[in-house]
Amino acid sequence: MTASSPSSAGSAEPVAPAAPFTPGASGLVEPPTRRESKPPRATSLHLEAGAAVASATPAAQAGAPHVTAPTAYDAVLLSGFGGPEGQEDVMPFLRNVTRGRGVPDERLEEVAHHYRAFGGVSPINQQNRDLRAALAAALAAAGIDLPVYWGNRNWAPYLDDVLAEAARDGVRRMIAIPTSAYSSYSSCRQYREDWADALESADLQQTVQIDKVRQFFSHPGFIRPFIEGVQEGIADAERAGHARAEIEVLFSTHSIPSADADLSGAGMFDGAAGGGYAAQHRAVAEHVMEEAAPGVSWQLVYQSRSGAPSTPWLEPDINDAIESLRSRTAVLVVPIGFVSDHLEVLWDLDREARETAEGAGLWFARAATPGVHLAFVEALVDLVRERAVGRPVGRRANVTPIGPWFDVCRPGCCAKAGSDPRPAIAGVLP
Ligand SMILES: CC1=C(CCC(=O)O)c2cc3nc(cc4[nH]c(cc5[nH]c(cc1n2)c(C)c5CCC(=O)O)c(CCC(=O)O)c4C)C(CCC(=O)O)=C3C
Ligand SMILES: [Fe+2]
Repeated sequence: MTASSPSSAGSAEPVAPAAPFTPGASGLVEPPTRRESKPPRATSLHLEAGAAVASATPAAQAGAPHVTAPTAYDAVLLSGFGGPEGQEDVMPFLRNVTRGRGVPDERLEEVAHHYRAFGGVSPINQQNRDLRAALAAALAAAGIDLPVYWGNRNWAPYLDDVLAEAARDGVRRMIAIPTSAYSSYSSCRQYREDWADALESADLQQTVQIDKVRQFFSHPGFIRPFIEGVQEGIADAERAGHARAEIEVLFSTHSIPSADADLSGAGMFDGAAGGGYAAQHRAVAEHVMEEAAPGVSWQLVYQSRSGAPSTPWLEPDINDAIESLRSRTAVLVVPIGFVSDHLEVLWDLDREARETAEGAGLWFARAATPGVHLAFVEALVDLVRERAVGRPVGRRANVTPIGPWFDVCRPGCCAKAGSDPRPAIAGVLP
């Protein structure tokens, strides 16, 4: 198994070999100037024994993630979480999300109530329709002639239906973009499994190849909107009379089971609390603070915990963190774990965390997620282009010491603790 054959991974393996890429076709040529990648710090990563590295650049020797060969894609597959679009959708949606994972009924009821309070409509589908339109326009503007299909993991339009439609349109090689930036079972591998499932249920395993873009937490265009959000939030707090020393910035992301977190990042962060998932978030938060508000106090916190109370999940919970703040008068919440202002942002942050802050007598603001910010949309274009042209690691956009992430997930990366691995696209099997 080599780094340049992503299609050799997983039992959902597509058989069609990638045709040699013709530079200039579909407008997929490198733009004239490229932002240089910050070289990964050699100490922050090590590769598993035997892991394949495609390139012999110094960055690769230092343990940088490997890259795949140029591939002539014929479509982009934008994939979201999915959400209900009416009261009658709420319970069927929640059952889809938790299928086979024993989430207690009381938890489903609790979450159903959040959706019902918004008329049973999650904003997430409209946000992804908007993102799809923005991405299609940005690809066209960049001279990249690829259609964008949109399919969800947990609600219509479902992935298998969308793949069937793409196949009818003649699509054979897709590059998938998850609406999820970091490494963990829920934010990476579960998408890869669901793409493999969808290929199987649409009976397209032998016809359509799906690769995925690297997890994009370290891409400057994903991080830019958060930098702007912190700059604006701090300025607002100061205008409201809070000194910098009185402001706490809370970077919030989805909590996950600690056992899953330990398996995120393919063993490259062994021993670090929260594994690769937490390390990637910390690296993003550090970069945001360096750029936007050096010296201001900050923490990484977690939201939206579910599961049995006896199972350890990543902590601290955002509400506990707010309640234990001392000598602060203002909190700025930055949802770095999410790409759009979906329900977990509107409910868990704008309602619950705000209420907790106000109860503690603190000024509160919440920064925006990337949404359809131009820098983010252009980052997605860049992620597609780097795969089409086969850009080497050292020239991939990245602003964290971790470096650009893998095109193909490392052996065992982002496994679900306590479960046998399911077939998944874009990974090397252990
Ligand atoms: C890491 C992560 C992300 C970020 C990456 C990504 O974006 O993918 C994320 C996003 C989202 N999670 C969402 C909704 C839900 N997540 C749930 C359940 C869970 N999430 C988990 C993790 C994550 N979740 C986990 C470990 C569980 C429990 C086990 C399980 O069941 O897998 C449940 C079930 C009820 C409950 O247990 O809370 C719901 C309804 C929505 C849609 C919001 C909307 O509708 O606007 C979005 C974007
Ligand atoms: Fe979730």
